[in-house]
Amino acid sequence: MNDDLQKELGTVRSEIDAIDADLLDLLNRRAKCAQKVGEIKGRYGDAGHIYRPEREAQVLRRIQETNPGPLSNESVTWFFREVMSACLSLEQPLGIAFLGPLGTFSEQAAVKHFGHAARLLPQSSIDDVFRDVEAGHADYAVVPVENSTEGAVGRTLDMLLGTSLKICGEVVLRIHQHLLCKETDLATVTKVVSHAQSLAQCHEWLNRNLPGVPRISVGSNAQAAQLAASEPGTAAIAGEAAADRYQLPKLAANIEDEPNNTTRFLVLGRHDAGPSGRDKTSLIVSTPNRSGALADLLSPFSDAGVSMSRLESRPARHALWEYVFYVDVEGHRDDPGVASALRQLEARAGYLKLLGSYPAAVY
Ligand SMILES: O=C(O)C(=O)C[C@]1(C(=O)O)C=C[C@@H](O)C=C1
Repeated sequence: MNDDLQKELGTVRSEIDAIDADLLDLLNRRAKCAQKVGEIKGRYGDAGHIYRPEREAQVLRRIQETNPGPLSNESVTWFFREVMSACLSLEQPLGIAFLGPLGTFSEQAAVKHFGHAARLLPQSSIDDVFRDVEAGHADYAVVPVENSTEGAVGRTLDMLLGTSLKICGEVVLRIHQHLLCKETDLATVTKVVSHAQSLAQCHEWLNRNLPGVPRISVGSNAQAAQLAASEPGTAAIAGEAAADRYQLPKLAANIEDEPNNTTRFLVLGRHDAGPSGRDKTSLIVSTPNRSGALADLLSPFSDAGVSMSRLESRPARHALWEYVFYVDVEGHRDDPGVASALRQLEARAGYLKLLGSYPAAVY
């Protein structure tokens, strides 16, 4: 019986070993192609454009469309993201600035988009994330721009107004909150620490499962995880990145009250992206404050059949009760409909800033 088991396992494991050898060979062949691409870009003076968000989006979308299973699309996407990340790092290692410390959801978003071969450069504020890329210390920035329950991230919108950076990508991250703790029993948890937003997002779960246990807000989820790693009885609410970073077991997983809680992040660089076939264009406009002005201003988009996916207003800082509008439309600025709407908008708007065209997020 044991011999039969060993024999059957042995046969399949030999097959796995042979496949692994093929995979290794194929992966290295792919890596050599990426090196060749890097060399070609360098020869044509395109070395500043090593990272190609539109090409990466196309590769990942094709993988998802042709995936026969049984591996899930999530698994194969993750795998190919890491393969491209490793290949890209042979062409040019990328430094990615994001809102730190390590272990935050921003880190998770940066890794989801750029893979593990990218160099992570945590910053202490959203302003510093922008500055790090503007000054050339980092290649790209990842900043949160909106959350499905909390709304817009005002500081990111304000920084977009003054920056020379372009949006070249977006990352959409499902926010799963976990109770991280060295204790193995909820009954021994004496306090819960987290960022105020995360405590709020798990309010009902805490009422049900840890009634009466003090909740203490700290600067970030990552800081909370650090505390939980060092203080017996302290549990942190934080995400996967913090659990990994501080090697904390999950005493309870996915404890967020709103299961669809999602944050959208922008990827910013010194150039935007070429068309990928499924793109977005973001811009900021302002118009004189009179009734119907905004509808008139934006009508070129509907006239050209271009869908608007987001409209956000924000006070213009220079004048009381004046607003600027953050608009996302579907399509690339080079698409004929978008291009013609932008030309008309430019003629009508008091102020227009094109933030960039970029591939819609690949989930
Ligand atoms: O096709 C390219 O331009 C490449 O550099 C290759 C590759 C890849 O590994 O597929 C790597 C990095 C780019 O961001 C896009 C794709």
